[in-house]
Amino acid sequence: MTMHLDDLRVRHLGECHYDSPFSEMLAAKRTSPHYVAEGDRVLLEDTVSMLTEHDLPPAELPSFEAAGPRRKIYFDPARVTAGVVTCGGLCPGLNDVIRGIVQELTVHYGVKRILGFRNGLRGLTAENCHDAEDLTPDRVREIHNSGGTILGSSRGGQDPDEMVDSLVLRGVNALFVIGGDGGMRAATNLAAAIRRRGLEIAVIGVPKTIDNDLPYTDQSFGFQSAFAQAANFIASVATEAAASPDGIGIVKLMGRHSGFIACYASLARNAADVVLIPEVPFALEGPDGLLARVERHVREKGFVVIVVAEGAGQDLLEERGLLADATDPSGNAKLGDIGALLRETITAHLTEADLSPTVRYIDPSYAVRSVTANAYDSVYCLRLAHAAVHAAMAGRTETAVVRWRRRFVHVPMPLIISHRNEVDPDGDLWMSVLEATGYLAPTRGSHGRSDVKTVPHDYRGICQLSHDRDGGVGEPRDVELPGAGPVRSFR
Ligand SMILES: Nc1ncnc2c1ncn2[C@@H]1O[C@H](COP(=O)(O)OP(=O)(O)OP(=O)(O)O)[C@@H](O)[C@H]1O
Ligand SMILES: O=P(O)(O)OC[C@H]1O[C@](O)(CO)[C@@H](O)[C@@H]1O
Ligand SMILES: [Mg+2]
Repeated sequence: MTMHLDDLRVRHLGECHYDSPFSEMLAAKRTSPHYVAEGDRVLLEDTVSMLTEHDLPPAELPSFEAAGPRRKIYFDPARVTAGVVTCGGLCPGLNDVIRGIVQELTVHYGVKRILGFRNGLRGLTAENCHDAEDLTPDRVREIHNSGGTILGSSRGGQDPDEMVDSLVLRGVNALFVIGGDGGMRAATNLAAAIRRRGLEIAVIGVPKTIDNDLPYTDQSFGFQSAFAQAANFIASVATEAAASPDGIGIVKLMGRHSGFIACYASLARNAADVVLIPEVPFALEGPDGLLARVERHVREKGFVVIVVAEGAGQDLLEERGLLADATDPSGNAKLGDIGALLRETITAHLTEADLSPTVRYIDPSYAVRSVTANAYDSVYCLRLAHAAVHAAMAGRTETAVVRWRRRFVHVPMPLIISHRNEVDPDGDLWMSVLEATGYLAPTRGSHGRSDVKTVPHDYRGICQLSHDRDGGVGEPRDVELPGAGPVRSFR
């Protein structure tokens, strides 16, 4: 779908008449590779061909409003009561965002009252809105040193008008919603209800999810911390599998219907032989099926490491009547256990082939998302928090603050929930995964390039360090790459 400049404009509550505490500092600021001046915009696309296709003058190209402090603001800080809420699954960095919002509002804008609504948007119902806690710099000083969210989170739907009534009752005129696609959907509905009622309440979204399944952002915060943690589990399983006769290492990773955690965690540790993601269907049976590939691997190398995203292979589960038609309280489909299906079918297949599989299976599940933010995400969360506060104080609403092509920008909330961000089977990330594993994810000819020569893991070689049984690095040996000259590889 071609985006136009008007599709990317965010809503303003009105003119900004109050002097910003930043106006003096901003006076001399100009756009540079490291700063986008007020009024300038950040291009949606970043290649010559994509920009040329629009055949438009630069000022009319689709672009985002830059985030950041303004010279003039919409709200009188002395009359702002802010609200903060965290929704959906836990994610590293939630407390960092809360802390950043409270500090920025208090220290730089002098806002005196910030309410933390408890347990997700449930905290905004008439029944619960009085349970909100006062958020102060003292209260949040250390919270970034622990995972989760001090406010609690939840799933399940709430009535937008009831939540708006709560905001009015509590006097909130700037609400920060930290959530995933569900939370952004709720924030969009909230902003629409506020607009219908002609109220001056800014609703700013800080997109959050370990799944990285939100579009129009480089990455959702918490994703890097989550996949870094997931990579540790891949390393453990790889060590176990390599040390076991006919070792089968399987790690099932979160990510719902997107395979980003599986891809990045696999690339980070570079120990996976096969990566299975929801976006690339695969077959179990047949000469090109997963079972045949696993058997070949075990026979050639002695073990195999498989990383499977929890949303992969749901079609296989459905075919076997193993997929319950169930949803969680927010309406998210309940996933079938692809890890269990792999464990069972691989064990049966290898036993049938007169091998003696030793299965090492880890499903780290919540251990991947309950960690504290790593240094990267801590910084990212703090800067998103600053951008969120600047946006609200400047009277933006129905707006998400994101990093886009390394710049912080404002995205209209309806865009953030317009579709799911998925791994593109024809994109460079999946290509990197195929290159790193040396195998194509066994496909049914839908995605992936089954005609491309698959380079068996052991021979993908050039300076490839592969751990042999005792976990050491074996002697270098020359190996013949099919269709290429001898290259040095390590066994
Ligand atoms: N379709 C929807 N319409 C309106 N509100 C929704 C919708 N889906 C979810 N919400 C609201 O957003 C909250 C969080 O949604 P959900 O449980 O799907 O998690 P999320 O925000 O997507 O985060 P994550 O994906 O990281 O778990 C829900 O508790 C509910 O209040
Ligand atoms: O928190 P719940 O309801 O167990 O849901 C788990 C889901 O939440 C997420 O962690 C975030 O959406 C998904 O990766 C995972 O499938
Ligand atoms: Mg979600």
